[in-house]
Amino acid sequence: MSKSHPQQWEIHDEDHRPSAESVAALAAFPTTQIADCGGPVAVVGPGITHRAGGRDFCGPALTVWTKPGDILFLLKAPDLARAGDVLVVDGGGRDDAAVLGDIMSGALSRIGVVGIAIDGAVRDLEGIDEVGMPVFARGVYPTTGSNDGPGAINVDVTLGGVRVRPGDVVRGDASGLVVVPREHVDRVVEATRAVDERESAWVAAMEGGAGLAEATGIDEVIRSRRESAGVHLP
Ligand SMILES: O=C([O-])CC(=O)C(=O)O
Ligand SMILES: [Mg+2]
Repeated sequence: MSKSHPQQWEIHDEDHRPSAESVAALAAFPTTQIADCGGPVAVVGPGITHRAGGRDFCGPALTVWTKPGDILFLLKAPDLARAGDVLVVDGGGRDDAAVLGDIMSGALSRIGVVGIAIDGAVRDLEGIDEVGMPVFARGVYPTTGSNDGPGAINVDVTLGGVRVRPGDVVRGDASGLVVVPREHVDRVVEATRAVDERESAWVAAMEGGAGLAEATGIDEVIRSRRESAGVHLP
């Protein structure tokens, strides 16, 4: 969360989005497997949780920084949005002034935005449920703060302690949010496929009658960890 920003008042429209094929390939995996892949993936901090609409989305970030509690640049954001985008709002973590509600969610939904993640507060949850827009936020609060600026669009922002650049891919589901750097999406897809194959093999082994320890080979892991437990220097 950022309370101020070095690029305040700036609005950018360069297209940093990865290909739709890469985004769709990432969308096939849950956040948990992406987070486990061992590749360049950031996991959004636990304070930002699901608030309204569906939970499942994946898309390149349209980023907004706003002075905490201010909605001026949120009202401009739909002009920069494209179908498939995820709106990421750095509202400085302020939780006693909403920066988005059902009207903005409806405007973004009509453009084809697939999800919203806010380091700040949201309101109009019933209306957002009707719109069907997935929204994750740090808080819920019934009144807005100000409509004065400053703000910025498509600059680097912070979401739950994680840096998000325009075009970085945000995946959300019932377990939370992960962010994949725009230049590493294909690499992360490959690494996540390996996680999925490993987990599928465990489940297949258990369906064939093996117990969890046998399916995961955990006895061998315990044996080798026990052997090295007393060794503190190489
Ligand atoms: O938070 C705000 O002021 C915006 C709002 O209510 C809406 O979009 O419906
Ligand atoms: Mg409203």
